Amino acid sequence: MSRLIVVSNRVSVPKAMGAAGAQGGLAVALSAALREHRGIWFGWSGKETETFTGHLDMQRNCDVTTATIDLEPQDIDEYYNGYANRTLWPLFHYRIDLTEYDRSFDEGYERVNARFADSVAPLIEPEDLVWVHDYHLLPLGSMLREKGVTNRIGMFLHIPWPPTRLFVSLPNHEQLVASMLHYDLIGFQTEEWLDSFTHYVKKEMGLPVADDGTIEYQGRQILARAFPIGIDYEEFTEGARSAEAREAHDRLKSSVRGRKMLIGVDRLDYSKGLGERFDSFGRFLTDNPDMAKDVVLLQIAPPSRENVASYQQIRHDLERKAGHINGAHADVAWVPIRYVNRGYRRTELAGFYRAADIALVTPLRDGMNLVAKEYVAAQDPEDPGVLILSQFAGAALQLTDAVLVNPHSTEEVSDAIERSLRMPLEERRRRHQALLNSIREEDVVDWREAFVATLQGKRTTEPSHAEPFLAADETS
Ligand SMILES: O=P(O)(O)OC[C@H]1O[C@H](O[C@H]2O[C@H](CO)[C@@H](O)[C@H](O)[C@H]2O)[C@H](O)[C@@H](O)[C@@H]1O
Ligand SMILES: O=c1ccn([C@@H]2O[C@H](COP(=O)(O)OP(=O)(O)O)[C@@H](O)[C@H]2O)c(=O)[nH]1
Repeated sequence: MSRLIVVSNRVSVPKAMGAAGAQGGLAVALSAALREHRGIWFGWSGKETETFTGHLDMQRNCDVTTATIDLEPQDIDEYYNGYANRTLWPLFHYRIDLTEYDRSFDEGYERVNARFADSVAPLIEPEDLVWVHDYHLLPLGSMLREKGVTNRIGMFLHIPWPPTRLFVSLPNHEQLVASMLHYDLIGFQTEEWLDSFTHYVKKEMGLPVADDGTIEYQGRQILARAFPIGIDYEEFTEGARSAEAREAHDRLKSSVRGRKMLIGVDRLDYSKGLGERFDSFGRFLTDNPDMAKDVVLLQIAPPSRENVASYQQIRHDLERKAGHINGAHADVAWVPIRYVNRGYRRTELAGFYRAADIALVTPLRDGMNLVAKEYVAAQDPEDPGVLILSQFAGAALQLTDAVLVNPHSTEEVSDAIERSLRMPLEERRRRHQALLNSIREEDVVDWREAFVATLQGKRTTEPSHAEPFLAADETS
C-alpha cells in the first residue's frame, strides 16, 4: 500500500482515543487514513516565529507522524488572514462585497505555498500519494511539480467553488486555476461546486472536459469529481454515548426547565447566516406569542479568524442583535437567546444536540456543514429532533429529508420553526430515519477511501512543467 502524505494549512496532532472528542471528525478520519497508509501529515503548526527558519518539527503520536513548520508574522498576515481569508474565503462564499484584493496578499500566499513545497518535497518518496487540502494551498501541486515531484497528487476543496461570473473578479484567476491543473485529481464537496469549476475551465480556458470530469490540459489528464464529506459516524456516536455527553445533555435540559430548545453551533463566521438566523427567531417570537415564552435558542459561536476585520464586525453585529432581541422579548425569568462565544468539546456538543428539539443550520453558503450531520447522528431515534437546514449548505444535497429553507427569508425560517415545533412524532421519526441512513451510508471513512482509491487509480503520464502561479507582470 502506498504511503499517504497529507498536506493542510493546520495539522491536528492525534490524541489518545479517550480524548477523541477534542478533535474534529476530519482530523480523526485523516489520522485513521495515515495510520493505515503509514503516512505523514504536514502543515503549519499554528505557531508564529520571528523569522522563518524552515525548521521541521516531526512528531509521532498515536502511530501518526506529523511534520509542522512555524510561520513568521508577515506570512500569517498575508497568507492566512490575507489571501486565504480576506480574498478567497469571501469570494468563494459569494461575498464579493467583503472580498479584498491586495498584491501583498498574493505575494504572501505564493511565498507560503512555496515554503510548504520546499519543506514537504524532501519528505515525499517515489510511490507516495500526496493529498492536499483546501483553499489555502491551491497552487501547491504546481510548486511540487516544479520541484520534480511526479507522484500522484490530489486536492480536495472543503469550501464552495463560486460561479464563473463571480470567480473572474479575482485578479489572476486563470493563473490560479492553471496552477491547480497540475493535480491528478481535484475533489469538490458537491456536484454544484464541481459544475461551477468545470464551467470555468470550459468557458474561460476553452479546455475540453469529458462527461466523467476528465480535463485535458497541456497533454495531461486531470480528473475533477465530487466527494461529499461525512462525519465519522462510529466515532461520533461512541462519543455521544459517553458520560460526558450524558452529563452535558442533563445539565442543559434541566436549565431550560421544560421549554423547547433550538440549537445552533457555528464558528463565528458571516457565511453561517447567524444575523439572519437571529432575525428569523425574533420574527418567530413576534408572530407566535402563544409559543414564544416556551422556547429558547442556544447559539454556540466560537470566535474564528479574529484578526480579520469582517470577523470583528460580525461579532459586534451579532452581540447587538442578540441584545436587541433579548431586550425586546425577555422577562425576569426567561431570556430567548443564549448566545455563547466559546467552543465545546464534540462529546459535550453531542449531549447538547440530543437535548435540542430543533437544530437551526442556516448558512448563507457552506461547503458541507458537518454540524447538520452530527445533530442527526446524536438524536434519540424514538423521539428525534428536527433539522432545519439551509438549501445553500452543501449538506442540503444529501439531507433532503431535513426541513429545507431559504436562510435569507425570515418569514420562511420563522414558519419552519413553527412547523417543526408542531411536527407530529411520526413525521419526525420518518425524516430522522431517512437522514440517518444517508449519514451512515456516506460517512467520512467512505469519503477518504473513495478519494484515495480514485487518486491511486490515476497517474500523470508525463512530469509536468509548472508555470509560476502569478503572472510575471503582477509579481515584478
Ligand atoms: O482553520 P480555521 O481558519 O479556523 O477554519 C476552520 C475550518 O473551516 C473550513 O471548514 C470547511 O470544511 C468542513 C469540512 O469539510 C466543511 O463542512 C465546511 O463547510 C467548510 O467550511 C475550512 O475549509 C477548513 O480548512 C478550516 O480548517
Ligand atoms: O464549539 C464547537 C463548535 C464546533 N465544533 C466542531 O467544528 C466542526 C464544524 O464543522 P462544519 O463543517 O459545520 O463547519 P466549519 O467550521 O468547518 O466551517 C464540527 O465538527 C463541530 O462539531 C466543535 O468541536 N466545538
